[in-house]
Amino acid sequence: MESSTLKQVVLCGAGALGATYAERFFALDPACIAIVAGGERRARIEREGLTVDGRTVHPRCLEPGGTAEPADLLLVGVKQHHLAQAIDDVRGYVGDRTIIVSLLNGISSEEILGRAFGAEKLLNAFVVGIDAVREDGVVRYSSIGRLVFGARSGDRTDPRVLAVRALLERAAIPYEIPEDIVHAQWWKFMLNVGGNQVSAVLRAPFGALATVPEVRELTRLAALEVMAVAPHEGVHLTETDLEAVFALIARLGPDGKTSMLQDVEAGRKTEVEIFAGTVVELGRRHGVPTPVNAMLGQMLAGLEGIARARRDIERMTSQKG
Ligand SMILES: NC(=O)C1=CN([C@@H]2O[C@H](COP(=O)(O)OP(=O)(O)OC[C@H]3O[C@@H](n4cnc5c(N)ncnc54)[C@H](OP(=O)(O)O)[C@@H]3O)[C@@H](O)[C@H]2O)C=CC1
Ligand SMILES: CC(C)(CO)C(=O)C(=O)O
Repeated sequence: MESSTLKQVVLCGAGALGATYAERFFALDPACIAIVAGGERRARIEREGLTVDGRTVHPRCLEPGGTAEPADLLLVGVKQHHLAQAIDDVRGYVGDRTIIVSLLNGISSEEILGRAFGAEKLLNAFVVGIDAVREDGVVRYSSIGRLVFGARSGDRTDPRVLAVRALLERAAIPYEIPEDIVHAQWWKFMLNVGGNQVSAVLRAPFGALATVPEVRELTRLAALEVMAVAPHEGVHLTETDLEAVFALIARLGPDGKTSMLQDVEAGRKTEVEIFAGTVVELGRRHGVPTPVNAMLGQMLAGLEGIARARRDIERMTSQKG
């Protein structure tokens, strides 16, 4: 079957990752990208546009829950705890031929989106090697990394894979189509379970994750629990995969921070449920001990609780004053 030309990209979640890609699609053709956003979020995007590495673009916005010509490609770039809402918001932009690509970390978003829209619409994907930081709505990165994607079946000649590849080429978005996308996603999961969680708890930038022996060891111990549960889910991660995790971290800017560390520093909710939460749940299901992730999970939940308590106190103080 011939691959088709994808013309209309709809993005839900124009944050650090989403805005980075939206800017590239806009540079390809302003008409090819639209952002699903409502209320204050839409007003902000329409007023200020999206600024990525000093370039500001003003993509068209689409109303959440609206309907229009279905997207050729739907990109989902929200955090995990906003996924359910995003699914409701984009439903009217998904048609029979829409291809869906999730940029979310973790190993569950494709299944959730597949349940909502049909598994046949999904390509599995993740982003790696990007060190994007979003502050006051402005995104900066020193490395754009690459979008790793593929068909779950492993067929690299799947027409959907070829169509997305052609679009990414045109938009100058670096990509990789691995032999086994599921194995690759688990490798990324191991990177996030170790790197993101330990960085967030210890406030460690990439340089510290790569070089401080105690930080590396804690990262390794958390990642080894992913390696231990993986075979029970049909995935085989090796020591070589773990070495590749540290090799990737060492290539990122030493002062750069994982998305989870940025969330903790900003007092935002983290994605701990899809990292420690998933590892602990899989460990329980398969009888594999996961004490490191149980502890990291508690610590991250504690950090979220502290941030919530601080916001409550600030709110009460400002009401009194
Ligand atoms: N940042 C990074 O370097 C990397 C991130 N990832 C993963 O990518 C995913 C996205 O992360 P990241 O880009 O950092 O997250 P951000 O928090 O920067 O961006 C998420 C965006 O989604 C928007 N959003 C939330 N709900 C909706 C909705 N219903 N409709 C429209 N927009 C919505 C938010 O808007 P608002 O700001 O208004 O709330 C925000 O702009 C996560 O799973 C993360 O783990 C993966 C690799 C690297
Ligand atoms: C570790 C990193 C930066 C890899 O690109 C990532 O996935 C994240 O910060 O969430």
